[in-house]
Amino acid sequence: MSTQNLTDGFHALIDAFKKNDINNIYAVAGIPITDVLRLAVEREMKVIAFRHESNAGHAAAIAGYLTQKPGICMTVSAPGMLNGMVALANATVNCFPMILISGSSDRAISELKRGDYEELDQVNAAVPYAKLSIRVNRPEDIGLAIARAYRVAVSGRPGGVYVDIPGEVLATTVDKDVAEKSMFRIVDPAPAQLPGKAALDRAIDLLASAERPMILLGKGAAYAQAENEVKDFVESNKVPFLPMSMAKGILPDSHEQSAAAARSHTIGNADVVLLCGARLNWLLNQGQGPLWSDDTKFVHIDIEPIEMDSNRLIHAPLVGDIKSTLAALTEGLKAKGGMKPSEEWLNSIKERKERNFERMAKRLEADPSPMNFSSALRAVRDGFNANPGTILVNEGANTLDFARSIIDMEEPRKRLDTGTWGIMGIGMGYAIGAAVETGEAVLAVEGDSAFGFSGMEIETIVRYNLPVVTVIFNNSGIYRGDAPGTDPSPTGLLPARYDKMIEAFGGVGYHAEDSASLQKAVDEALKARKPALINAVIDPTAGTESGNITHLNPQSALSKS
Ligand SMILES: Nc1ncnc2c1ncn2[C@@H]1O[C@H](COP(=O)(O)OP(=O)(O)O)[C@@H](O)[C@H]1O
Ligand SMILES: Cc1ncc(Cc2csc(CCOP(=O)(O)OP(=O)(O)O)c2C)c(N)n1
Ligand SMILES: [Mg+2]
Repeated sequence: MSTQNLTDGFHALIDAFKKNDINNIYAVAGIPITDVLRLAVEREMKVIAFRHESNAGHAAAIAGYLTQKPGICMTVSAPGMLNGMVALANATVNCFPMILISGSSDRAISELKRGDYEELDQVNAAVPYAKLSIRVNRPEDIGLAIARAYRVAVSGRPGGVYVDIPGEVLATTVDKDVAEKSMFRIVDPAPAQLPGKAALDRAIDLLASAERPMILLGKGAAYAQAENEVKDFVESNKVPFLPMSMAKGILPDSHEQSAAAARSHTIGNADVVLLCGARLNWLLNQGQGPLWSDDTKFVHIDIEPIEMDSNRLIHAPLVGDIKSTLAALTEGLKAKGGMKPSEEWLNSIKERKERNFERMAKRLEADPSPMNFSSALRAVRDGFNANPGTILVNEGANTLDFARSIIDMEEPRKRLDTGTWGIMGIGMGYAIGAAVETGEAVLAVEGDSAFGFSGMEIETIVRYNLPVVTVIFNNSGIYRGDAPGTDPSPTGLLPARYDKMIEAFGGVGYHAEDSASLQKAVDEALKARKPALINAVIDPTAGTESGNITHLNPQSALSKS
């Protein structure tokens, strides 16, 4: 047969991406996907080649969160695929749409367990962590597989999908017309989903009756790009709002109706809470006392039906997409004259906010040497605020907890952090994914231990000349540093000069031992829009074990006796 009218799996995969406007691939090259990546570059796709598959996967996951299109991570077989699985699982847990595509070994050999190169049952390995795990066995099925993976990743509760492509499928030829017929552009993969009228009326009645209401915004509302609907709901009903970490900025933290600075009071005393793209999981004490009151009634908007009653009775469940459902709630409430939070309730929040603002201001006045978390973060905050539009990536323990309350966000989807799992290692992957997908400058505020999980990607950042500035909060340890002259403890780290690391790759390194030089370095580096790394020296004694979640450490009863 002449090859004129033939194509193959390599080309069919690129065609399938292009058919559905997928233009970026985050990957680590190797057998059997290297030539797919080369072909993708030839066909003018953007391929970002990483040093470790976990980081490529995190970049793909955050690309999905930021764009509502599934991010694509490609890896080699077996160990490469397993490295990518951390990110696939984290994407599914965080409800970020991504597709992990891994090459795999020869089916004829591996199905008989005859010991092929990188032999592994990858499809089954992915099942527990993905919404869907499928294998392609013929090049003419690649179009269907990618279309199906796309829809599953973004429809309903977004998450991770695994697609397995054996090397021989990539190499197999197929008639061009047959392959072309197998390609299609999917229609409306994440359709609007409205709750029924009875559910809406029930929720509207409950919200309209509330004297001490609050809306709790989760990263689902940020992912849904529902900032306009949130603004209309919050402002037309004068209701206080509380943003979870990655929901910060859906409405500006400076908004007068933000209750963030009075979190415990607002949660503990609200009579009706509207959960909007947020789960009552460990981050919210599973909705239990003493933080929450047993008397609180819940309205819950979520696209996932079985999320309702996960931890508390939901008095008015609203199963639907946030944008459509919030708009319908606002319209219905306007028709009833809107919500009527009591002046007493609003004043009680205002008073606590003012008191806590004063406390925070006092904490931020101090300027010790060496820097502590608060003084360093005040400097970073001021450098960050001088560069509007910058995306903030944040991980660590103390570095995460202090930054969440000190660095305010004014725009949605600009704070990307450890999320639902509290996972370390998302830093450089998220920073790269955010810079590639948005073109914005990125400031990654990293604990020195957290940075270590993905730090080799500094070379990737320099290689692609990305506008990523990494600030390492160097307290020489996980949570804190070791006492001078002692042997290394399980949580100790060297007081290393990480700034020399980026210089080794050709990037710009800064070493900051005081807050003034730290603020100057952050501002200068962000304005330069070049890869930079700032080594910020933090007092090794300043940290708290596990930051705000010390209580999650198991305590032996013996140790108490
Ligand atoms: N478009 C959407 N409409 C409705 N719910 C959504 C949408 N996208 C995601 N979700 C839901 O948002 C929730 C996000 O919860 P979570 O990740 O716990 O947020 P947070 O950690 O900020 O509280 C998930 O339960 C998910 O099903
Ligand atoms: C994949 C994974 N492995 C380990 C851990 C456990 C952990 C939680 S926080 C943290 C690092 C804290 O040290 P860091 O220096 O980053 O921050 P700071 O408090 O400012 O000193 C670890 C190792 C998690 N969450 N995920
Ligand atoms: Mg540290």
